[in-house]
Amino acid sequence: MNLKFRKWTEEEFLREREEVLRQWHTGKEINFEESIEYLKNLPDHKNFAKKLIDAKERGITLAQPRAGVALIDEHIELLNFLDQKGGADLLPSTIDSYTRQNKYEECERGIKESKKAGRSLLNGFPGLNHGVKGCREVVEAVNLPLQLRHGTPDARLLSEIMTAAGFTSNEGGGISYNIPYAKSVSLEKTIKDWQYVDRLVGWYEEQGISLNREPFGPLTGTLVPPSMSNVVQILECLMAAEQGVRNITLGYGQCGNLIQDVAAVRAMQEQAEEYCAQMGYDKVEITTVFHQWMGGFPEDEAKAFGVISNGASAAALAGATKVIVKTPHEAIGIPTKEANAEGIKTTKMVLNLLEGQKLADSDELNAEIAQIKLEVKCLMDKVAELGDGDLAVGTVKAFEQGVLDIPFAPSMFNAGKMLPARDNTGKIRYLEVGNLPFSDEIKEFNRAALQERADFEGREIGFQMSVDDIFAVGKGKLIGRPE
Ligand SMILES: CC[C@H]1O[C@@H](n2cnc3c(N)ncnc32)[C@H](O)[C@@H]1O
Repeated sequence: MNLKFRKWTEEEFLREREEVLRQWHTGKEINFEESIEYLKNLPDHKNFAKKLIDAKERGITLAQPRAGVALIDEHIELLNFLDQKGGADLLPSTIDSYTRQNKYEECERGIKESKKAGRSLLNGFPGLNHGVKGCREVVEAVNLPLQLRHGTPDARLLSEIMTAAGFTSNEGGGISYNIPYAKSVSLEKTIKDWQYVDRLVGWYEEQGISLNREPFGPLTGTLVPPSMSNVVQILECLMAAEQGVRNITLGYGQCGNLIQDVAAVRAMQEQAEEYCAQMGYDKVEITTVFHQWMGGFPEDEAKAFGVISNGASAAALAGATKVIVKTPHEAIGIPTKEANAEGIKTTKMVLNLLEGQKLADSDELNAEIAQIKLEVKCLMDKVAELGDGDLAVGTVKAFEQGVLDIPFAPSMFNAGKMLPARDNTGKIRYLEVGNLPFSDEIKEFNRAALQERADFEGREIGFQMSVDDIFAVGKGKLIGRPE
């Protein structure tokens, strides 16, 4: 394995860059002196990193939608609608699925057909094909900071182009954009490709430009135990910090029990800061992002607004810096701009009503924070051991051995032996630990919690609990009680 955790030298980075910029013709548009000048002159109110730090200092939660359509003018119209009619604080450009698989020919065709059809025939914004020039039109035409959001294992050229155009934040990571998003892409290659993306941010930071990076928190968005998603966030945080990233937003996908969700966000922020301090990354600013419910949504729009409001309140009470907003069209597909704006308005209403309020400390909250941190430490220690201190090598080996294991992930490099289910309060617990290196104490804690549910429901602990939990929210419940 030629993967190493350490920071790439500028020479290594610039050598790989020559190959990356040749992957598609729009790579030729990149002019580093021009992009450095442009990014340096971007007004503060359009810099994602700065707006997040300001929100953290003010103790408020910002609202950000997902959004992306094929053509530039329509995309600009959509984003400005979400700003002006929805009240978004931060703007995305959700990238289409062809780009995420590096299928740029198909993007080209999708753009042409969208022009002919007069509507978007892609499920997102094909920023790489639009190039620096096209993406720059978006940056110039909107009045909020912009972030590219996608699911791309190899995002090297996409990140180069959209960062040069003025997108000051980029979502993704070597684990979080492989295991939940790809079936047979080598984890080692994706981690390396995301070291490149992080080193690009480090390179811009060295030119005095502050850019934000955001590992993808929810992963498969299906019953992911908080300690498993937190350990992935912390590993990607440390991999980014090693490459010179200074402004990092760690993510968490809402699981549904309020105490556990708040505990997960608090534990993630605190433990990531502890690991950064231990490893000497003292210039890294950490913020958090809470993703509203990522599982199945009710089709009924009134019920969908209930789910959206519940997610907004959990984000506020957790003290997350940012919340990613869902829409009442979630169960159907790509939302109209009106539905997208309604999701933001609902969210902002709840955030405003809860401004200044945080979930109070309690024995239950502190116990959950401690439990999550204990499980994360157990996993981190094993990753470090497997890599002989190299966390990148350790991560690859940990997935090979099922030491890290994401539930319901498509990747063939994920063991898929661990099985989660909700306990009787709806908190997600480990039903099967598979090859996770948990202590007997941790295993017993999780088993006992699930036994309480089994006793309450009059059934054995088992796989049916997981299945029932997966469909529960779509049916209007959190816990999948036996019917
Ligand atoms: C990570 C998955 C989430 O991204 C959402 N999503 C994917 N593409 C778009 C899109 N083009 N516009 C708005 N939302 C989108 C999808 O509805 C789901 O909630």
